[in-house]
Amino acid sequence: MRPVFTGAEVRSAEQPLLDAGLGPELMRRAAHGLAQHVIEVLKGTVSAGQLAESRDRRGRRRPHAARIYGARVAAYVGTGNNGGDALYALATLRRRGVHCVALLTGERCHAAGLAALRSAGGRALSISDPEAPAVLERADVVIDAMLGTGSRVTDEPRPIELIAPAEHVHIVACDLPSGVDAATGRAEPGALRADSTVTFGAVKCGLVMGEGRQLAGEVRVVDIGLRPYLPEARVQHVEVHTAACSDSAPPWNAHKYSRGVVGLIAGSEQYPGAAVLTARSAVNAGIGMLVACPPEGASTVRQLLLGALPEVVVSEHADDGVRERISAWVLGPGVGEDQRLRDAVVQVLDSGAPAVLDASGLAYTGPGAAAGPLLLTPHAGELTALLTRCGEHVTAADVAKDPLRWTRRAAEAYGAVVLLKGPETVIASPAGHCRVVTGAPSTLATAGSGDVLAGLAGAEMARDRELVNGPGTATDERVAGRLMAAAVTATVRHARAGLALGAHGFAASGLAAALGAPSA
Ligand SMILES: NC(=O)C1=CN([C@@H]2O[C@H](COP(=O)(O)OP(=O)(O)OC[C@H]3O[C@@H](n4cnc5c(N)ncnc54)[C@H](O)[C@@H]3O)[C@@H](O)[C@H]2O)[C@@H](O)CC1
Ligand SMILES: Nc1ncnc2c1ncn2[C@@H]1O[C@H](COP(=O)(O)OP(=O)(O)O)[C@@H](O)[C@H]1O
Repeated sequence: MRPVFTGAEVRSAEQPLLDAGLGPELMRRAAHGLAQHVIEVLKGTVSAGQLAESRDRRGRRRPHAARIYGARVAAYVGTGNNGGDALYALATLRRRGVHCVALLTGERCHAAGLAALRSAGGRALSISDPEAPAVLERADVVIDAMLGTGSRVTDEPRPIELIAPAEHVHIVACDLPSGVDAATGRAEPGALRADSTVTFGAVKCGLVMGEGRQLAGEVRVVDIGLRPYLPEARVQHVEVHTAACSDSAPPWNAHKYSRGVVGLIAGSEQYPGAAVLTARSAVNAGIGMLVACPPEGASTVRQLLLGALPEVVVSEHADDGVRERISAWVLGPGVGEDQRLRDAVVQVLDSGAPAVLDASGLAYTGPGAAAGPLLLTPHAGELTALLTRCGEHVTAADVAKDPLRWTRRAAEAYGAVVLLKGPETVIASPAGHCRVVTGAPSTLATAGSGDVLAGLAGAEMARDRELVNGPGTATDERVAGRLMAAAVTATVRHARAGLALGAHGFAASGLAAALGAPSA
């Protein structure tokens, strides 16, 4: 997990250093890191401009230094400190023999930075100078330093009107791509897509969320000495490809009840398939037993389940002894509006047993403290319904603009950990601690894939003995931490199973089946 911060948190961390007169020193460190990164890009670039020719005319390989000396770097330089960072970086690059041109996007710019660039032999032009397009055309690397962490993206668009460099040019964003909101990842129209972003002090939320993540490319953090001044991170970033996911075998003395028993209330006459998807996923996730609890006489769901998964135990009566074995519940996928299912879901929720509440079942809970450890797993549409019930009138589009804010709000209102599904998965506790999981494939966006996630999450919760045996709700930080860990693991396993199935796409039943494969 990697801590991420809002732009405001990073600016507050900088404040004591600025007050102590260390502003120029911070800028020097940032500029040094930026220049170093550009040098690495120039050394490694094979496709850009003159760098494509990495051998001399006699066919001898050019030493790396030759690729830096004579290379061309341009920068869009805005009026603030972000532009100042780039001006100092250009000055450093100029001293290494790089042709450097600053393209000034405003009426003014960081005066000392400009003086440093000029005294190193670099040039500055207005972005509207007739020569600017040719400068961009010839550049090997372009630095985007028009706007930094100060940008707040609102519903009133303020387009970024920059001349785009040629296709082959490597774009390096300075701190974050111009026009990206550092807190939410929303971007102004016209924001440039960077190949890499050199960010200063800490990773900003806007680099791992929404359009910001798409525009940032590879993110490199430069340490400028802010760590002692940063608050405790409230948001942790988890990348699916690199996440640590323990895959240990059950202990030697395991038995089916000690490995976790998942109780399931899912599927209805309207949506019977949801029960099978959720059950298959939980069973394949590696639990001791799955106990499905359809209402008495719900023959379609019962037959479909047993036909697909003979290992499932069906319990039709609340007083069946086997229900006492249930460690965690998955409630809601495909329950639709069946009154008996609704009653059954509400009964489990009121009992305070650990539970995942998903899909149609989300309609059966209201704001207020949950009775036990509860994980809610809405998509954006379902989250808006949850929020409406606690007096927040937002649309799915509003949620997409600031998913951290709205997921936190729901977690606080329902006293539960909330997992918001979508291109990034945002998981929040009632106290406002968050995990953002990125790197899931968009092939997961297929009907029933959420049911598979719910089954996985229930399995992870059922396996966690502390969660199952310990008292408390998500308003207790310890319980919230365990729920969030189960939610993260389920999300990562879900995404990895999707990745293993390839880019073409798959059915949710294939995804649930893949969880049982040796590699999953
Ligand atoms: N095989 C099955 O039997 C399946 C049954 N399912 C059941 O079908 C019910 C209906 O599911 P739906 O999700 O289609 O509809 P919903 O009625 O749950 O969706 C509510 C609203 O949210 C919007 N919405 C859906 N996904 C969104 C997203 N990712 N971002 C923003 N808005 C979004 C929809 O357009 C709709 O306006 C679920 O409650 C579930 O119980 C689904 O889980 C899919 C598989
Ligand atoms: N664009 C996307 N990129 C990555 N994952 C996605 C994307 N869209 C949806 N997902 C994931 O796919 C799953 C869809 O779940 P859900 O919306 O509940 O669908 P359903 O109700 O049909 O099962 C979630 O795990 C969600 O995070």
